[in-house]
Amino acid sequence: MFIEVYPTAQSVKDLNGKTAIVIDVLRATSVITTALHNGAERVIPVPSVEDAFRLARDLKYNSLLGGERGAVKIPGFDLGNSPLEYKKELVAGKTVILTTSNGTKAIKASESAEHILIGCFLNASAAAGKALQFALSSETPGVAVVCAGTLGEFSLDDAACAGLIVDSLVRNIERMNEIPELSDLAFACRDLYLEHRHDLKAFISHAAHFKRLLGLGLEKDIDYCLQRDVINCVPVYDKRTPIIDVPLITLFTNPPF
Ligand SMILES: O=C(O)[C@H](CS(=O)(=O)O)OP(=O)(O)O
Repeated sequence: MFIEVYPTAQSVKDLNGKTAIVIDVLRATSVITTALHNGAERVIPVPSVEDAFRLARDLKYNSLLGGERGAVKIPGFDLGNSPLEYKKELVAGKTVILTTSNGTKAIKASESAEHILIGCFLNASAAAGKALQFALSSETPGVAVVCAGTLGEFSLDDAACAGLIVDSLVRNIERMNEIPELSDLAFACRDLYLEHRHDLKAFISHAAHFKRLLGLGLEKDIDYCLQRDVINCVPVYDKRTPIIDVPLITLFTNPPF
């Protein structure tokens, strides 16, 4: 089983037939995972603010607009890009239309994969387990871990999370007496994570994205997003929804453990 890591949304190649896990720890995939865990019906990632407003107008669902530009809530939107805002009482039963600077672009960039899962520290092991199930039943049994990065640049937070997910994949594959094959970057991310797993926040504090969020007074968001394996559910991006003509993310309801 071949496991590879892409460092940014912009670096993603043809993922044809593979299973992808898209990561944007700070903060889009942490938001998506939290919103669905807290009962949102679906999350629809869209590229632009205009698309978000148009969709909210056209949809028959009870929807909320969420997202950011420059890490700040968009004027006229209901919610920003803080996972802490996506509380049960606000999101349960709702459709969240989400547009962010990096995460929603990384999801779009991964559309050539057969299966697209949403991962972050919060659900890392569940995402790895589910990805392996999908990959094993696919004709092309590879897993591509797609880091969103930050504004086209490599980001330490995503790389560390990719490392945790790669480590979880490797352990699962070895348990099946199979030999995992890692790309150079998958190997490096795993090594990076294992080296820094006991001081994750100190390590990630070197990331430009961490510093920007800290400067905006968002340390609580960072602390929340760095929690490991506290959510046992896996959002799945569905390109072929029969309900509306836009791809959407729902919860995979059969977690692997
Ligand atoms: O809100 C965030 O954390 C970022 C915005 S930015 O990169 O700091 O401008 O968006 P995301 O798409 O969640 O990485």
